[in-house]
Amino acid sequence: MAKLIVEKSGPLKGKVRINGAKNSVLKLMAASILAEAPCYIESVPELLDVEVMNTLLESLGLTVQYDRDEESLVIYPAADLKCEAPYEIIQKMRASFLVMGPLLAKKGVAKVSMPGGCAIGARPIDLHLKGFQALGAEVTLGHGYIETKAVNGLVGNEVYLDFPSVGATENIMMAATMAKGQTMIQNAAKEPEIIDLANFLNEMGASVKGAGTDTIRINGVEHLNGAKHQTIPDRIITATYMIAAAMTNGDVTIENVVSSHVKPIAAKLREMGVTVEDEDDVIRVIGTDDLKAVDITTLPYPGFPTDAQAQFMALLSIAEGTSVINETVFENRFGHVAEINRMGANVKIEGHSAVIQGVKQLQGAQVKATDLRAGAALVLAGMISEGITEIDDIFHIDRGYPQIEKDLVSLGAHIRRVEADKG
Ligand SMILES: CC(=O)N[C@H]1[C@@H](OP(=O)(O)OP(=O)(O)OC[C@H]2O[C@@H](n3ccc(=O)[nH]c3=O)[C@H](O)[C@@H]2O)O[C@H](CO)[C@@H](O)[C@@H]1O
Ligand SMILES: C=C(OP(=O)(O)O)C(=O)O
Repeated sequence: MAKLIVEKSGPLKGKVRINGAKNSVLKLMAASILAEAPCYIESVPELLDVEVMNTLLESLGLTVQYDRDEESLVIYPAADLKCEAPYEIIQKMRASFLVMGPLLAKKGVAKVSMPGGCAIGARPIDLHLKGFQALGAEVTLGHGYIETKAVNGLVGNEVYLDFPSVGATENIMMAATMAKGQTMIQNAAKEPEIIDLANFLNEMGASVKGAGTDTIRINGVEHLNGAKHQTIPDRIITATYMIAAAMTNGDVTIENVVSSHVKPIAAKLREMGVTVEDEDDVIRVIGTDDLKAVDITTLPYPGFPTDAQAQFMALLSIAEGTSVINETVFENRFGHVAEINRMGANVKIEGHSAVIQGVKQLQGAQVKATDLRAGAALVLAGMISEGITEIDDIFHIDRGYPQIEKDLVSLGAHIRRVEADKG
């Protein structure tokens, strides 16, 4: 098993370019199931999760060609689309449950393994299922699988989400593209990835209106064509590198971003005393040696993203004063606290909040990535720690960062990847 070895690094300096968003591309890939002709997806990062989705689509009968150099995918429709997604693949990645909506729309029946809980929470799928039922699907659960059936096809309806779930909004939106009549999703999630998916569906011939607001209207169409689409830049990697620049008192220009997608990060960094200069697709972050404590509450978009909470905690661990982070999106997303405390941070968990008392200096230690963003937070913490930080279980990081060490090393960080037994 590989590890990352991180040594204290000076201020990060230079330019870095952001790749396509994992949380968008996985849904674009799932949506390709709906198409009757090939789909071309550009800006596809080389990630473990993309590999898992490739395997899943191929297991359903689609053909996937991935050009790593061009970072592009061509997905050909299945001659004989299968409607069962097995446990072996679904358990590797929660986003694979997003094939349920497209399969149900296309085949009128789908059987998908129930995704389990994970390190950040139980993550139920009740809202997805309520949406499918509202569209007329029968839902049955048995032997760890969920089966949905709409023998006479789905019929548009109003769907109110109790919580603006990203995955439920996407799954229901995809299911509704070929339902009879209009579907209205109320209290829909407003994340940029929802807009990206809606744009892709519309390029395929769907009629999706209102994505990015809390009411999405989908008018069902007979069939969907292929399309060509460029994935939006990854706002969480953008956020991670903004925090890295601030943490090392650096001066980093981040290219190929959508600066409006990272407004809460920019706002909180400014509140801490960091300079953030943003244009449409470029952000420059200039650090300070006088970081002030701030409070944060994670919320659905456009609130502060839960996916940047761990990384921001690493930054707050060296700010002057006491900060509080309220995690309201996931009930158990503080796996990184024990690890960062091993590095000398002073963080206490009180229910759904973490209280961070800033310290002057972190120290390198042997730590574990407990999930994807927890792993990224440890990389950032390692860069400002005295001595050496060894991070295990970095497969979590590889799920979502195609080249974290390459990017950070290009900015001056001291990070290397080693096989565990080679030290
Ligand atoms: C692949 C992907 O895009 N992952 C993102 C997506 O996850 P994901 O789509 O799983 O996140 P959701 O927005 O659905 O989940 C948010 C909250 O709603 C709850 N919930 C969700 C669905 C449901 O049927 N019932 C229910 O109770 C979840 O347990 C969680 O507490 O959005 C999250 C919130 O921005 C991000 O952290 C993830 O990185
Ligand atoms: C939680 C995340 O991803 P997933 O929903 O795939 O677990 C994430 O990207 O931070």
